Amino acid sequence: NISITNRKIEHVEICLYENVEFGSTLFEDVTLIHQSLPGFSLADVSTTTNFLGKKMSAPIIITGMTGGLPELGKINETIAEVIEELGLGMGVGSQRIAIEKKETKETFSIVRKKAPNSPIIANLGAPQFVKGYSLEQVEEAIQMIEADAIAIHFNSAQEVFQPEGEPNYSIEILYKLIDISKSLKVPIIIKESGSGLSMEVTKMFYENGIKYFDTSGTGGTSWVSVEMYRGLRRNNWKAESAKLFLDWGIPTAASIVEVRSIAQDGTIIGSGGVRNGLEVAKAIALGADIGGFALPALKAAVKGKESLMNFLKKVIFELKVAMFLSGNKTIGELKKTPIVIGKELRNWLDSRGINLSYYDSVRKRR
Ligand SMILES: CC(C)CCOP(=O)(O)OP(=O)(O)O
Ligand SMILES: [Mg+2]
Repeated sequence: NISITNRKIEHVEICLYENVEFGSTLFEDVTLIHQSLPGFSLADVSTTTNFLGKKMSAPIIITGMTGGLPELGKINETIAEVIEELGLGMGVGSQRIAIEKKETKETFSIVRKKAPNSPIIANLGAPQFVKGYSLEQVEEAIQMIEADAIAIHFNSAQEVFQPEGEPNYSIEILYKLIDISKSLKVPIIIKESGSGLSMEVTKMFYENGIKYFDTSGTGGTSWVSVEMYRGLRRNNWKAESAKLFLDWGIPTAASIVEVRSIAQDGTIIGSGGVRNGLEVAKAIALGADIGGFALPALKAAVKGKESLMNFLKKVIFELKVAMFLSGNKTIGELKKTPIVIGKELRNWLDSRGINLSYYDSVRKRR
């Protein structure tokens, strides 16, 4: 049998050294409108945002990726130092390993030590909630890093192809999470892992008081591909079938609209293939509150603090440029700015019965 420790290391290795990006975000079908006379200067653009009760310098977080071994804890430490310095936020990878192997806790708790003031998100997987996890484990994960929220990751496509995977996603998960959410002081964030959140799933949680979502749509890391590589290394027969599902899921831009059309007063992290500040601007204009990065931040973080700092400064600059050129001085204005939706994304929304002019009123009411 394959240890959880092995899986943690292989995940990072494969994400760094294999091609794990498949599918499209459909951000190419979202266009902001150029305004030649914005009425202010680039220097006047303000990207400040509030998130989880804390002020951030920009609506950007590094979403949960890793932890559980010393070298993975070092990645978390680097991310924490940089986001604290820049005034951003972050999540940690699944803390299941620290629940099962208490000696690995410090690879997660280092994050709050290095980022005392930043919004930080804990992380556990949905499959564990049909395997005995309850309020106790959720509180343990939150306390480990004094988290401001906990992301429960939904990764059904990945668990199917994971050699040691647990593709058990009974409705019990919904009832348990709703029940747990009523006892928590911090919010639960429903988070996908590369296949995107749909209207149907959003509705299940939003109508029961869970109002935070992290789309993690297609166009970024395909966790089916990550597990395919692990399966190929083991001559696992499922790996062949994984090839059919590499780009399975809801494109990130479509998922942002799907979630916002339901969670009209919710908080949405637009993630899944977000690679630059222009895409952060598009995600926010489209309906998200925050842009979430994972893979590019991992690749920068392993090169050291300076590399990650430079990446994020570039992203913030690009966000400011997109805001300046579209005449949006603040994030609040950006949320209401006019956009043009291209044909593939328009077709997706038409097929899903989302009326564009209705959606525009929803988007602008934020
Ligand atoms: C959430 C996913 C993108 C990465 C972690 O998947 P995983 O099945 O290894 O996570 P667990 O350690 O929680 O089982
Ligand atoms: Mg799992």
